Amino acid sequence: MAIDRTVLVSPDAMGQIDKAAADSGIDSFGLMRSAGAHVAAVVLARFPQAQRAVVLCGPGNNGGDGHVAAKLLERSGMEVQRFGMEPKPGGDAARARALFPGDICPFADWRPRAGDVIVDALFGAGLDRPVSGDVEALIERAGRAKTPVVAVDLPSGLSGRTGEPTGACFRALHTVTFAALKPGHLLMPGRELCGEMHLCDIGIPARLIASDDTVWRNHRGLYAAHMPGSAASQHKYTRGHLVVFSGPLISSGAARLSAMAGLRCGAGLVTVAAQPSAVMVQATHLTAIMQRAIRDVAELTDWLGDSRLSGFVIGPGFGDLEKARAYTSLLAEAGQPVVLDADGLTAFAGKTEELAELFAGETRLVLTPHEGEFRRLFADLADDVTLSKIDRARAAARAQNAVVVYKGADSVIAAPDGRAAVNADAPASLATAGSGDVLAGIIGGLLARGMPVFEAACAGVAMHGEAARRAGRGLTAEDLPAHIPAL
Ligand SMILES: NC(=O)C1=CN([C@@H]2O[C@H](COP(=O)(O)OP(=O)(O)OC[C@H]3O[C@@H](n4cnc5c(N)ncnc54)[C@H](OP(=O)(O)O)[C@@H]3O)[C@@H](O)[C@H]2O)[C@@H](O)CC1
Ligand SMILES: Nc1ncnc2c1ncn2[C@@H]1O[C@H](COP(=O)(O)OP(=O)(O)O)[C@@H](O)[C@H]1O
Ligand SMILES: [K+]
Repeated sequence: MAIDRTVLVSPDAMGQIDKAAADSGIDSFGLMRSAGAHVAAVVLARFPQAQRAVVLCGPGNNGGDGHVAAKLLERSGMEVQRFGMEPKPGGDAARARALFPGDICPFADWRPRAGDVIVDALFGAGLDRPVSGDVEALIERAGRAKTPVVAVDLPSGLSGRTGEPTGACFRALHTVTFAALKPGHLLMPGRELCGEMHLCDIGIPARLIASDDTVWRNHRGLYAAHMPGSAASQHKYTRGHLVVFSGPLISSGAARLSAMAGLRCGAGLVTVAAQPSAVMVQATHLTAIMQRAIRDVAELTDWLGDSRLSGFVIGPGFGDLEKARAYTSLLAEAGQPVVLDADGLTAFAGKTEELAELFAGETRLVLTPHEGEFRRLFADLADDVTLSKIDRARAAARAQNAVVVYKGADSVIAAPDGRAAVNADAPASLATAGSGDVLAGIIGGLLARGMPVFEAACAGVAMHGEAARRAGRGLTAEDLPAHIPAL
């Protein structure tokens, strides 16, 4: 069976999986041999011109993989030199070392040469503190000499759990990992420090690669079965009615971006609910999108009596924070899904408990904070350096009874029940003003069509990235809605 490229397994859970594999009779030394062979194969395939393999061996099983790779590289005719330390006695690493006797030199002895390639087998899953001074000096030397690095499992110094370096850290061109990706391979800055990823099957059965704590890479399997279809019998009202709230004249464009995106996602109707000052400017811009002037809470209350309104986006360019809070409480009472973005999020800074109370019960709120907005709402979580971005998103989702889309190059989508996905393939061209408004509209459109909340958020983030890929380089947020893929 093919290896599952969509699960992310924490280093701790991977340790338990290793143990379960051993308990089921699988030879752990065989796994190490296979791991080392994959590493050697990547070195040979990707650096055919290399003159010397500089294999850095640590004290644990990561080092053991290095000894296996070193032996195979030497057998292939390459010059090999090992630096580092002797393995801890008695384990698989010591056995691998014994099969390839010879010197292991101190780190300080490495003199970079043209044609060197480093195999970094110092620390992998077992890294639990900053690397020592001699390793830090070696990392610096390798960086200065621009020596290419192939990392075993993880670049040494990188936490596989958080994607954050614990101190100095290698920057690899290739990272060879085994059985399953770890969160640190996708979370930033880990994703960049890993370079090209090679996920290799070393013979751990697929049924063992799961844990209570499974996190996913965002992928179709998470949401495809819940995508709204298009049956011939549908009419526009059965395809949902999305409402996007517009701010004042000066910032009315943000709502249009969300509304266009919602319409492209197939919402049957989209209405911009505009403050009176923005009505004229919206009217000159909107065609397929409808408009309704909403002056205040009384007018909104009146309109919300229409049970066909099936989803709401509030926040992009909205401006008035007090009004945003008042409107959001009415939307909460209406019982339909709500996307809270931008000013809608800022409106609840210091008032997250109030927000959680509004949306108690069945989950129907999506929060889409970028880094700054997340910190504004959840300063304690943002400041806790022991937490990964996944941990933070999950904790916020639980506290707010909301699906949280914690945006960035490594957007994390988390649900109150603990489900979480990391989206790691959105193009960096999305870092442009207004692209977040488009995302809010996409998710709003999918919710208005009746998609469940976590699935809509995962699909929305994926479609946003796909739209950016299709729009190509130099995109502006205005380009994105036209490139949203058909459902
Ligand atoms: N997944 C799989 O199925 C398979 C996995 N395999 C491989 O096993 C690797 C995990 O091996 P591992 O558990 O022995 O940990 P590893 O990373 O070698 O660390 C070893 C020890 O180093 C120490 N130490 C930690 N941080 C330190 C620091 N900053 N500075 C100095 N020392 C530090 C610490 O020991 P301590 O000093 O605390 O006693 C720690 O216990 C995994 O990444 C993969 O390559 C394969 O063999 C095939 C099957
Ligand atoms: N480097 C990047 N790579 C991929 N996606 C990114 C990157 N930077 C930002 N994004 C995405 O672009 C969007 C930006 O949203 P946001 O910060 O709210 O922008 P704005 O407020 O201008 O609309 C988010 O969906 C975010 O995940
Ligand atoms: K390593």
